[in-house]
Amino acid sequence: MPEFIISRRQINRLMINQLKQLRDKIDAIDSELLKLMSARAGLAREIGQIKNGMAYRPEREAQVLTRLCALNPGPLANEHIVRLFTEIMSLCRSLEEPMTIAYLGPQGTFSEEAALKRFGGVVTTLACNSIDDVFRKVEAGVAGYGVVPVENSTEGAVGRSLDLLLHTPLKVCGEIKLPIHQHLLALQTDLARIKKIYSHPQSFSQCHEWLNANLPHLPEVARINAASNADAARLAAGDETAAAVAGKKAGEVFGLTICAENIEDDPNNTTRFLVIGTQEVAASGKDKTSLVMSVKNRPGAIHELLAPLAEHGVSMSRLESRPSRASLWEYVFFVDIEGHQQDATIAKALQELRERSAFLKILGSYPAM
Ligand SMILES: O=C(O)C(=O)C[C@]1(C(=O)O)C=C[C@@H](O)C=C1
Repeated sequence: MPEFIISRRQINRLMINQLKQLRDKIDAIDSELLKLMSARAGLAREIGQIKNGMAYRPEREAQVLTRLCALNPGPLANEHIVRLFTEIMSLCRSLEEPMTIAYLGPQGTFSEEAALKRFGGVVTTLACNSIDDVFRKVEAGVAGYGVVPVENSTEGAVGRSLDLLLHTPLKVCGEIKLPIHQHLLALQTDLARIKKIYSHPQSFSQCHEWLNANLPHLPEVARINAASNADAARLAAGDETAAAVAGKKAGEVFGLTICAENIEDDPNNTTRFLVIGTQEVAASGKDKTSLVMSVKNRPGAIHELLAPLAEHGVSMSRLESRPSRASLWEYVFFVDIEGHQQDATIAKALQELRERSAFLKILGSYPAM
C-alpha cells in the first residue's frame, strides 16, 4: 500500500485554505447582515416618524426578544440573542430619538449595568448621587427614564425606592433582574497585604461568610462602608493595602485587579431594578402590575383586602410592607401581580381592591422579564 506523507508545510497550507474558505463565508454573511441591519434601521426610522415621540416601547421590545428566543436555533444561547438584539434595538431607537437614562451612580455601579442591560449601549447615561436624585431627574424631564434598585434576593427590599414610588407621579415601565457577582478587587493580588476593605454595607453582608473564611487576619473594623460599590473601588484605587468588594465594571473603571472572583455567599444573588418614566406601557402578553395600597389597621384586614385577587385567580408575585410614615404602626403594602391592568380580569380585581382599600395607587404595568 502506498504511503502518503504530508509535510508540515502542506498541513499549514490546508489549514490556511480551510480558514480562508470559512472566512469568505463569514464575509458573505456579514454583507447580508449589514444589508438586513440597514433595512431594519430604515424601518425603525419610519416607525419613529409615525409614532412621533416616545420612541421606547418596552412591550414591543419584550415581544421582539421573546419571539426570537423561541425561534433561536443555536448555537448562541438565548441570553446572547437577548444581548445582541437589545443592542440592535438600541441602535435603531437612537435613529428615532436620543435617550437619556438616569441611574444610581457613580459610573461602575450595578445600577449602570442594569440600565445598559435593558437599554443597550446607544443611550446617554446620567449618573445620579442618590435614588432621590434619579426620581428628580426623570420627574424634571432631564432624563427620559430612570433605573433604581428595588429588591435584592439576599438583602430584601430597597426601602428608599419604595418610599419614593409611593409619592411620585412617575410610572413603573419595566423591571430588570441582574445577577449580582461580587469580586475582591485591589491594586495587587497578595491577600496577606490587605489591611482594609471598602464596600457598600449591602455588599459586605452579601459576602460575609467568604470574607470571614478567606481574610481571617482582618477584624470587622477593617471593613469600611462606602456610599456605593463604585465608590469603594475608587477608594481602593488610591491605596496599595486596601481592597474593595464590588462588581467587575467598578474594578475596570478604577483600574483594579480581581483578587478573588464571585465571592458572594449565595451564587444566585440577584437584584431587581425598576425602570421609571412618564409612560403608560401597553400590554405585551406577559406582564406584571405593581401597586401600593393601605388598609385600616384591624385584625384580618390584609387577608380581606387581598381576597379579590384569589377570587379572580390573579397570581401575586410579591407582597412587601412598609411603615406608612403617616401614622405610627400603619403600613402600606407593595404588591406585584401577574397580568396587565387593562386585562379584563385584572381590571375587575383592581376595581374590587380599590373599593376595599383605604388607599390604592397603581404604579404601572410592564413586561415581566
Ligand atoms: O416598533 C417600534 O415601535 C420601533 O420603534 C422599533 C423598535 C425596534 O428596533 O424593533 C425600536 C424601538 C422600540 O422601543 C421598539 C422597537
